[in-house]
Amino acid sequence: MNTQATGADWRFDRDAVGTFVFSRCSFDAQTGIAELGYRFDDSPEFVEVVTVPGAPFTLDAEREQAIAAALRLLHLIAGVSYYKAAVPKTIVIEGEAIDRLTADFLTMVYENGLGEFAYRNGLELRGEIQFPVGVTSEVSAQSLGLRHHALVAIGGGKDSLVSIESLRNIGVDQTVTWIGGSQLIRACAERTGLPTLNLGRAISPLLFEINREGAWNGHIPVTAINSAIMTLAAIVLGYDQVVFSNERSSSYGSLIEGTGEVNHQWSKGWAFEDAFAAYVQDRIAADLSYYSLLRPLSELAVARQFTRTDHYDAHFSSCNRNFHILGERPVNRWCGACPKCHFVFLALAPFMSKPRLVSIFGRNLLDDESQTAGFDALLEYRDHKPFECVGEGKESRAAMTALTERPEWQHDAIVQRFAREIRPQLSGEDLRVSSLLHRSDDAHRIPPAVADALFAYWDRA
Ligand SMILES: CC(=O)N[C@H]1[C@@H](OP(=O)(O)OP(=O)(O)OC[C@H]2O[C@@H](n3ccc(=O)[nH]c3=O)[C@H](O)[C@@H]2O)O[C@H](CO)[C@@H](O)[C@@H]1O[C@H](C)C(=O)N[C@@H](C)C(=O)N[C@@H](CCC(=O)O)C(=O)O
Ligand SMILES: Nc1ncnc2c1ncn2[C@@H]1O[C@H](COP(=O)(O)OP(=O)(O)OP(=O)(O)O)[C@@H](O)[C@H]1O
Repeated sequence: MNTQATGADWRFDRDAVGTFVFSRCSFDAQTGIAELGYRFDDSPEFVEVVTVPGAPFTLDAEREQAIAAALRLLHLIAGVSYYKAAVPKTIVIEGEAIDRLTADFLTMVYENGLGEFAYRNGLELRGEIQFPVGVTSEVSAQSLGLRHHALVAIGGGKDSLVSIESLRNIGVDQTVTWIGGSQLIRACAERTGLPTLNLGRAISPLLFEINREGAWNGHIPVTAINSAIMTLAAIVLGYDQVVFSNERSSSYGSLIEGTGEVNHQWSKGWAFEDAFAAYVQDRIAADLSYYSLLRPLSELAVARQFTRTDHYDAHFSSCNRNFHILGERPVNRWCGACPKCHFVFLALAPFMSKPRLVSIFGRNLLDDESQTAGFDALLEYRDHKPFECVGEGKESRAAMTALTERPEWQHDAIVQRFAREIRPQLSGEDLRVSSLLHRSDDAHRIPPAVADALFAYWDRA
């Protein structure tokens, strides 16, 4: 960036940027519009806009204070999209200063959430991201008397639909909520027949401009941003639960030789959930619970649960190519060639009839030799687990092993090749799907009353 120039003269040069500035944030209760402002040095302001429908909102003083805290958290987390464009050495927070606890939490989110971004760009960010601390400590949050009601995030794929159906079955009041303009997610949300809420999010168009001008680019912890948006909305609307559908498997990343673990899904993992939920209860609203309903389950257990109803077969998709802000989307919801398509096909196959699965995807991915490399990566065979939201290698190996024993699948090209070439090398491993379907009851934040009913429901189902 040419730091001498502003306004129309301004040009982005990522190597010349010295400072990333959190310039301002605001929420207007009359319109439901939140604005989040950022700058590099003296650049024009990058403004992200988040909208909570249903305005005007009438708020008492305690709720206003909680909204200010939730808004600031959102401002600080959503800054990751802009910060990454230049990863400058200095971070400045204009306006209200933050304390050590907040700074440490943000450093954790940025370092880990940008782990894949740093690895792919050959950058070293660990130890480099310093949020300025300006006050010794901040006030603890109070209980706001929030109403028992869950804002449940829906992403258009199988996971959130499993949560929504589980909550419906145990009688938890819920609003099915999504962020952004995806028509696919809208169709799934409407298909639930439950109350829905669509939160607006518009990234600053300037970000797309500087991307074209050579900004650093790559993956960001989008679930952290979505979590902060949902938290703001829950406080505005007066609800006591924000529910995500992040499974146990998402806490495990890709093991890269010479680098270690890099987790594409870091902000879906337990470390983020636990820290974010604790921060929200400590600093925003003591009676707001943020949790993932599926944390005790593996991807395979979620897939099995999904197959219990065919109500969403013609509507859902887990293929992330549907969710680009810019660019093309698959014609029939499943591109059939990406890691998510490969994994979801494989994970559902042990639990679903073959005709049903093939009709969902419109083709049989396991009988297509051109997809061999994609499945190899899932199996962690001659490659690492893809940077995508897919299950652990052991889950893919167990699912594939199960298919080698099923007459309807065992003759398909990819399954045959697994049986011939890969399975003999796995003789020491427990390859039973049943070993991966257990529920882990220790690391989760599901409120006790919900957990009791939920586990009883899952045990019955
Ligand atoms: C849909 C998708 O997978 N997008 C990823 C892709 O972005 P791409 O450039 O191809 O297109 P757009 O999504 O349209 O984004 C345009 C640019 O906007 C920037 N950006 C976007 C969203 C945002 O929140 N912040 C941003 O800065 C970015 O510069 C884009 O270039 O590749 C990008 C680079 O690797 C990814 O960052 C895009 O991922 C989206 C943020 C996204 O929403 N992805 C989810 C489908 C996703 O990956 N979910 C993960 C959850 C992981 C987590 O820890 O949260 C998952 O399912 O595993
Ligand atoms: N646009 C969105 N708005 C709100 N929440 C979202 C959005 N996209 C994803 N999520 C949530 O983020 C979490 C992770 O998304 P993910 O894509 O793994 O889930 P999914 O779409 O429900 O299922 P699948 O893994 O099959 O794609 C889920 O809780 C999902 O509901």
